Amino acid sequence: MDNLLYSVESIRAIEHAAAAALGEGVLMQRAGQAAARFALDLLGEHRKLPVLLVAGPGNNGGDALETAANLREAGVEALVLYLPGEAAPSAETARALARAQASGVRFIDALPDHAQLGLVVDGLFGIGLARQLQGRHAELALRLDTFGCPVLALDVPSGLDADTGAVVGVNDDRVAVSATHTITFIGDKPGLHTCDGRDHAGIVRVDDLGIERHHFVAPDARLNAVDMFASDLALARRPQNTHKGSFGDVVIVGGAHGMAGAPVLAARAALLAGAGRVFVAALDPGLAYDSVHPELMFRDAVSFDFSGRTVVAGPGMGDAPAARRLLFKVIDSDSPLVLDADALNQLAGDADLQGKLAQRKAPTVLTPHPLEAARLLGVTSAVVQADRVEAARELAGRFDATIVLKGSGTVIAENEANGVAINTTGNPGLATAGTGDVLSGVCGALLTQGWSAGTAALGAVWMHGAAADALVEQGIGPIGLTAGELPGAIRSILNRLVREATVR
Ligand SMILES: NC(=O)C1=CN([C@@H]2O[C@H](COP(=O)(O)OP(=O)(O)OC[C@H]3O[C@@H](n4cnc5c(N)ncnc54)[C@H](O)[C@@H]3O)[C@@H](O)[C@H]2O)[C@@H](O)CC1
Ligand SMILES: [K+]
Repeated sequence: MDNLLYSVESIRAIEHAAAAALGEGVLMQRAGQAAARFALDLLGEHRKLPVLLVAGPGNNGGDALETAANLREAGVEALVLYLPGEAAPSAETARALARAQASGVRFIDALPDHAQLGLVVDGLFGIGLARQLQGRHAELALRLDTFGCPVLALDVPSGLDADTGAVVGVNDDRVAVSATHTITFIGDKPGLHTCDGRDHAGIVRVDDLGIERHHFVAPDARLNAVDMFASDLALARRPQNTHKGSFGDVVIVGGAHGMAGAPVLAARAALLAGAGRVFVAALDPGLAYDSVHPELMFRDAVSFDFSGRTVVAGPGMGDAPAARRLLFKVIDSDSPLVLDADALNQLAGDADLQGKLAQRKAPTVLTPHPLEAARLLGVTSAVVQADRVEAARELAGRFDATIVLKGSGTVIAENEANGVAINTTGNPGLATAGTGDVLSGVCGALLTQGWSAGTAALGAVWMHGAAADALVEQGIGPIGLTAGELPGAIRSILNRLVREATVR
């Protein structure tokens, strides 16, 4: 599988094992070769334009020096801005420096003004980043993307935490390189795909530096991919001899007075994602009919019988005592359950509800955005965003549930062996009202069709993002994409994936 993610600690362990077998310096040489190959691809027809490489004090700088020498030997003009540290460089970086000097690379003292460049290569810092970028490093990091050409980051965009995807630092002037492309070495890293990672890393290419598999340790997380829910897709093929009762019921619990839109969006999404029957159990008895989808059935929430049905609680639910009583009832039931929005806020402030939730045996998925996750953990959303993977893991453990921590690079965490996945689909078009309601509805629909909590979360998140990507392809967004446009696109994607799925 090529979707494995490794923490810095794991990468160091693999490097250590491989370096012992291969000898010092071999991995850096291979990194320099792989980066130069990628650089030449990115240059394309512009090989006559100079490439600017910024090399920092550590081995990430050594990679840049190796890359520069390789580019020079391939006939490309290489300008190197080398910023050694106070300590002597490692032996392999010293060798890379000597090689670059011998190869005819041009060393410069400052960024060129108004230069026309073919490519900029960021080799300031990699996984050894220890603190916030400051002074000259910060200045450089901010200027690397101002030359009107692609920016290739080596291993990790400098300033970004490879584990968390947060730009390192505590104050508002935290800085990291914004790359168009990143070539990352040995294995892929969680921080390139979540939080600030997607904005700073651009397109990620992984090069394993030819390290043999037996040197690898177990991955720390995975990128969400169709493979991860393919077994349920294959089972979702519909036999001829079926009826609406074969595909389960979803009931959306919410819709307090003045908040009709949220449950309706969730219900439409559940319907189009294949639930056999969809109910809206509304707190506001005035909610009676959806003219776009008259298939939806509206019921009074208080008298509704939830047994044998999958429940999605929270959209437009409000915080009235009646909502709390309903929440207690559904958490205490045997129904597969998705908790979203107001249900999560109620849960955050209520130890009894939390206790009941942790005791549930039926499949349970919580879909918080960072602020909801923060309330559940009793921290600020800045703390959640500083380590999204850890926050999702912590919630999964605390509530013994599957967690979907929304945001750029949605994190899906399970409290079992399957661990953590980071989603790769989706775009800023999803940052608009109602998209969370749609996600919870899709998740409910997959649960009621027999998917496990983990695969329902992985599948719903992947398809939800892929639907937004497909809509953007068609010119519908990211600006102005509406949540109501997602369910139709999700339906197309689900049907395509089911058609393509092979029974294993
Ligand atoms: N780990 C591996 O397996 C391999 C690593 N390679 C490269 O080596 C990199 C790791 O090398 P290093 O461990 O030397 O780490 P880095 O090159 O990322 O940087 C560490 C150096 O920067 C200094 N430093 C850290 N943060 C700073 C800051 N904010 N301001 C100023 N100075 C700061 C440290 O004191 C240290 O001197 C990887 O990212 C990769 O690019 C490759 O050569 C191939 C193999
Ligand atoms: K870098």
